[in-house]
Amino acid sequence: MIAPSELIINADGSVFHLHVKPEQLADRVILVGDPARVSLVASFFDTKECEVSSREFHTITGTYQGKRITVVSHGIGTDNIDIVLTELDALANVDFQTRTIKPDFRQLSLVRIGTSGGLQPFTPIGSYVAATKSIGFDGVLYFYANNEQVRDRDFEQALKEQLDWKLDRIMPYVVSADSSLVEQICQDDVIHGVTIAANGFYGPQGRKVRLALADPDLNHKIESFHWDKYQITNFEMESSSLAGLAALMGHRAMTVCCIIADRLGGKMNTEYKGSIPDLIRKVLDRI
Ligand SMILES: O=P(O)(O)O[C@H]1O[C@H](CO)[C@@H](O)[C@H]1O
Ligand SMILES: O=c1cc[nH]c(=O)[nH]1
Repeated sequence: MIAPSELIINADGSVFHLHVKPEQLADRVILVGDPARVSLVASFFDTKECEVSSREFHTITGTYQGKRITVVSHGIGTDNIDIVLTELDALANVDFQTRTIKPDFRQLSLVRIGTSGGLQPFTPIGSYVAATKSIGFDGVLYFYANNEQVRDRDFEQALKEQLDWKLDRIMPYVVSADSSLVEQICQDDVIHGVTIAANGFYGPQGRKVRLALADPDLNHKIESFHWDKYQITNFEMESSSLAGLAALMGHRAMTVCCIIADRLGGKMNTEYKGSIPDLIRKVLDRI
C-alpha cells in the first residue's frame, strides 16, 4: 500500500496537485506550459467532458475527431514535470481505493507543445522543432533509480568534452524521446532536433541581463557542437525530465516546440501565439 503521505489523494478522490480524478484522464495527453494554452488546445475539441484548475495546473478532457484527449498545463520547469508526470502516472496506474499499483500497466502517450529559443540558422522563428534527444541541465532524473538505463552516456561524454564543461556541480544528462511517437507526430514540417532543457530562462540559457555568466562562451560552444549526426537546436525548460521520467515509467513521450526567439540574431517574436495554433492542430490530427 502506498501511504497517504506519499501519494496524496484529496477528499474528493482527486490527485493532490492536479485535482484530477482517475476517470477524467485520457490515454492521449497534451502537455503545455501556459495554463491559458490549455483553453486554446481545447478550443479545437468537438466535446468537453471536464475542466479542472489548481495552481498552474489547468486540465481539460474532451474529444477531437473521435479521439479522447486530456490537455494539462505544467507551468515552468522540470521540477513541475516531476509533479505532473508522477500524478498522471498514478491516475493511470494506481488504484486510488486500495492505494496499490494496478496489475495491468496502462500506457499514456504524452506530447508537450512548447515555445523555445532557436540556436541554428535552420531553426528560425516560426519553425517547429521536436526534441528527439533532450539535454537536461536540471537534476530531476538523477533522483530515480535506473536513470543510467535511459541516458545516452556517449552523448553525455561528447558534450562534456566539446563544451569544455566548467560548471562542475551540474552534470548534463541526455535522454531520447519515444521514437515511435516522434515518427507519428513529425512529418517534413517538423525539424528533428536536440533540445536543451535548461534549469532557468536567463543565465542557464546564456542570457546576460545584469549578472555576469560563469561561462560566457557556453552558448557559442553549444551552437558549434557536432557529434554523430547531431547538432543542438534549441532551448526550452521541460523536455529532459519529461522524456526521462516517461521512459522510466514506460510511457511514450516527446516535446515539440515552436521557435519564438532567434538566439543567433538576437530577435524575439513576442506575438508568437499566432503560430502555436497551427502546431496544436498538427499534433491533434496526428496524436
Ligand atoms: O511555452 P512553454 O510551454 O511554457 O515552454 C517554454 O516557455 C517557458 C519559458 O518562457 C518554459 O516553460 C519553456 O519551456
Ligand atoms: O528562448 C526561449 C524561448 C522560450 N522558452 C525558453 O525556454 N527559451
